[in-house]
Amino acid sequence: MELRMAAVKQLGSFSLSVDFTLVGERTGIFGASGSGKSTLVALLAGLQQPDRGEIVLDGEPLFSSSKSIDLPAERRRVAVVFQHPCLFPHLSVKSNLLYGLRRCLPENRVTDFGLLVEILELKDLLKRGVNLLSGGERQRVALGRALLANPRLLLMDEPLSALDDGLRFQIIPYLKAVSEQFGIPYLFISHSLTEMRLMAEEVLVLSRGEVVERTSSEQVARSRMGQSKIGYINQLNLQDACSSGDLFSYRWGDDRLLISAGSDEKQAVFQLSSKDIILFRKHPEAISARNLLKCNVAGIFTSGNRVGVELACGTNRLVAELVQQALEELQIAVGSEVYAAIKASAFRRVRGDGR
Ligand SMILES: Nc1ncnc2c1ncn2[C@@H]1O[C@H](COP(=O)(O)OP(=O)(O)OP(=O)(O)O)[C@@H](O)[C@H]1O
Repeated sequence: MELRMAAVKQLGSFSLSVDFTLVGERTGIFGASGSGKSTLVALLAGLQQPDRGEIVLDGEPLFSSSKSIDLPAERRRVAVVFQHPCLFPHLSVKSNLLYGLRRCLPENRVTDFGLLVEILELKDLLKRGVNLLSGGERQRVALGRALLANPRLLLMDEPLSALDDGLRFQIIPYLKAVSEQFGIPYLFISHSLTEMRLMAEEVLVLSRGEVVERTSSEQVARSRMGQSKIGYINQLNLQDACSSGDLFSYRWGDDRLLISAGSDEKQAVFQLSSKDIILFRKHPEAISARNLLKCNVAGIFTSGNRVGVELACGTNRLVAELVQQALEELQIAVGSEVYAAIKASAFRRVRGDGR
């Protein structure tokens, strides 16, 4: 996919002015509320017109003020999944899905309905009215309908914001799986850094209507660590759960971690804040934290008045957060050996079954 967008749009006192080319299959548009994300989506999808500029997708101009081109939304083959899925309330799941297929010219109907239904796990819901679905199920139907129209580009505008945390992490694997399976590139638009890190590697950062940074989602997370109340969030995929007294023990690479919020599911994804990792230069004698990992310092970065210490624990990586004074006192440098202590209660389970 190659998307070129150079466009200007004035809305009252707000002005959007962007100029970028994207070639990646999964790109994030990250920005605070009011930065212009939805306006950008509307211009790309043909729901609003730029005042001037060019939008070219895979060599085809969707909009060009100089050539007086403005392809109508239905001919752009740019699908949008919004925060609140706009489904037909009186129709069943199947009819809502088939609506997507009907919007597609017969020669473009390449998305396999059965496979899509299988990947989105909608088979048992096909006959149900959409009003009887949960928020996550509705969003899966909206996604399926968008994909059945066989778009060249899928725009996901805060598709997870209306969902609670549990559902949000359940939906993310579906979003990625369908894009991969059907080879449909997407732009993932969100103000949530956690979502962004899970959905896109390359990110355009939008601020006051302009792209102010083009970087990786990982870099955005690191650079914002110092200003964030919750710190840098480490995401851990853990396996082979087994109970260990009141706790659960999981395999994490060559190590095992003891976690209080575990369950019987064999695999799970947990989050751990950089603020919840305490570093020692020497093996501590007796500590209450249930996890003590021997690590090497693989990197050090600063963010505001905080220092991020990237720890290599075998093949795994963790980011711990310190104040500068602690870094100096402990004489931590790249290559140092350190011990990381983590309480069993510091892990937050976000998803079971390892999907
Ligand atoms: N029709 C309009 N007239 C005037 N101002 C508008 C209009 N539409 C949007 N705006 C303003 O443009 C700015 C960008 O809006 P936009 O919805 O694109 O932001 P956003 O980044 O998507 O925000 P959010 O994450 O809150 O949805 C906002 O300040 C908004 O108030």
